This record gives sequence, structure tokens and C-alpha cells, in this order.
Amino acid sequence: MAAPIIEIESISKSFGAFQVLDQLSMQVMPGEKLALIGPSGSGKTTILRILMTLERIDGGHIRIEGEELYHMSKNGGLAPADEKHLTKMRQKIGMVFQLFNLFPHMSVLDNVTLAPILTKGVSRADARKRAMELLDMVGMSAKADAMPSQLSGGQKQRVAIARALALSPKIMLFDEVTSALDPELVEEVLNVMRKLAAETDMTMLLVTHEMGFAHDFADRVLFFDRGRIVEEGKPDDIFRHPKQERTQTFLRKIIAAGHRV
Ligand SMILES: Nc1ncnc2c1ncn2[C@@H]1O[C@H](COP(=O)(O)OP(=O)(O)OP(=O)(O)O)[C@@H](O)[C@H]1O
Repeated sequence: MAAPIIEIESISKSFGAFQVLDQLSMQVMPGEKLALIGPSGSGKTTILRILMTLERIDGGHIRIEGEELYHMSKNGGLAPADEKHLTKMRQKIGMVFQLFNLFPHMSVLDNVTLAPILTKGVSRADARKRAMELLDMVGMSAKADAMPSQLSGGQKQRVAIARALALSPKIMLFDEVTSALDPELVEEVLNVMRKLAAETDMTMLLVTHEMGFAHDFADRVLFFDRGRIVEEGKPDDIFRHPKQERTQTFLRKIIAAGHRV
């Protein structure tokens, strides 16, 4: 049996007195498509940010392909080891954020080529060639010379996906990537994600409030509440036959609000 690509072991994280994650453990297998669902504030986004080393952990272990992501630092506390290690680990993971985070003063093409040129030393010509392939894949090659301000939210998000893919990560993290979009733009972004799921063997972790999409997309769904995994299973088990009362209550509210699960 293959080894997990991500191993999270008893991690804890507090912001001041507020404990967001409480001894959380989970494993992700290579190529798995995972949906993280649950009420607001349950810690889903924090997990993605910790994997991306945008937040530190207070305790526990995270291993990516068997390699420790955080080490005990000289002044105590767990932190990414050093710049070199951090760069290497970060290249394994791409993240797409709710608010796109494109560089506003750079063209679409420059947004996508920047990281490979800067962090991997890829030549400008090679970076452009790869960027155009990726922009084509997300249906944005015609806008390669446009500036982000000239794009719709859905277009920006598709560029952000191409940019995250430019370092050829093995793991992609999607943090509520459609929640800032007008409803008519949601589907174009979800279609790109469907395509990625179908055509690549990347490991994908998705934090979402789109339960219908999570149901179609995921191999496994994790339901979070107050920094813990309350229930996990195949989408049909979680969405059609949730066992835990907290999962049932959460889904009842979603359905009552008129959403598909
Ligand atoms: N940098 C921070 N400083 C202080 N508190 C924070 C910080 N980041 C997150 N939090 C708090 O931690 C809790 C968990 O946040 P997180 O974003 O992980 O939840 P979530 O499950 O992703 O929620 P949502 O679905 O609303 O995005 C929230 O109460 C949030 O306010």
C-alpha cells in the first residue's frame, strides 16, 4: 500500500487564548481528492494555511512525503526549518485563495511565470511556454497580456489556479475559491477544478461551502467542528447518511437554506 503524501499528527494551534485546532490528526493518500466541510470558524482554512507554512503550529507533526515540515526552532516553538528547506517543501504545494491574491501590477502571464523564474531558476522562455499551456488549460490564454484589474472574478480565479500550477505541485489546496464570486461565475471555476481532478493525479484538498460540488468532487469528505474532525467518509455516507448529530444538524441547516448537498 502507498504511503500517505500528507501526515498530520496531533497538531494544535491557538490564536491567543482561542484554540482553533485541538490535537488534530489526518492522513491524505497520493492523488486523493478531499473536501473539508464544517461550520465557519471550525479551523478548515487554518489547516490549509499551516500546510502552506503561512501559519505556525504550537505542537504536533506534519510530514509531506515523509519529510517533517516543522522543526523545533532555537527560540522554542515549531517553525519551518530554514529558507532552503522551506522553498523545497513549498514547491510541493500550491494554494488558491478566496480572494485570488494576484499581483495587481503584473500581467496575467507575468503572474504565472514569476514563481518558476524566481524560485526554480526556470528560463524566461521555458516559463512562458509552460504558462501559456496552463493558461490554455484554464481557458485564459487569450488574456495573457491583460492586467488583473481588467478581469472578472472568475477569470482572476482561473489565472490564480494557473499560477499555483506553474510550480508543478503534487498537492493543491483550494480555500473557498468560489465564495467571493458572483453566482454566474462560480461554474467556470468549478469546471477547471473538475478538469484538474479528472485529468491529473494531483492530491487536492478543498475547503468549501459548496456542498453539491464537494459531493461530486471528493473521494472523501471530512466534517470539522471546533477544531476537530467529527466525522469522515465517502461523500454519499456523509451527505446522505451522516451518523453524528453535529453533522446532521449542519447539513439540515444547509438544506433548509436551499442549497444542494
Ligand atoms: N490570524 C488569526 N488571528 C486570530 N484569529 C484567527 C486568525 N486566523 C483565524 N482565526 C480564527 O480562527 C478560527 C478558525 O478560522 P478558520 O478560518 O480556520 O475557520 P474556517 O473553518 O475555515 O471558517 P470559514 O468557513 O469561515 O472560513 C476563526 O474563529 C478565526 O476567526
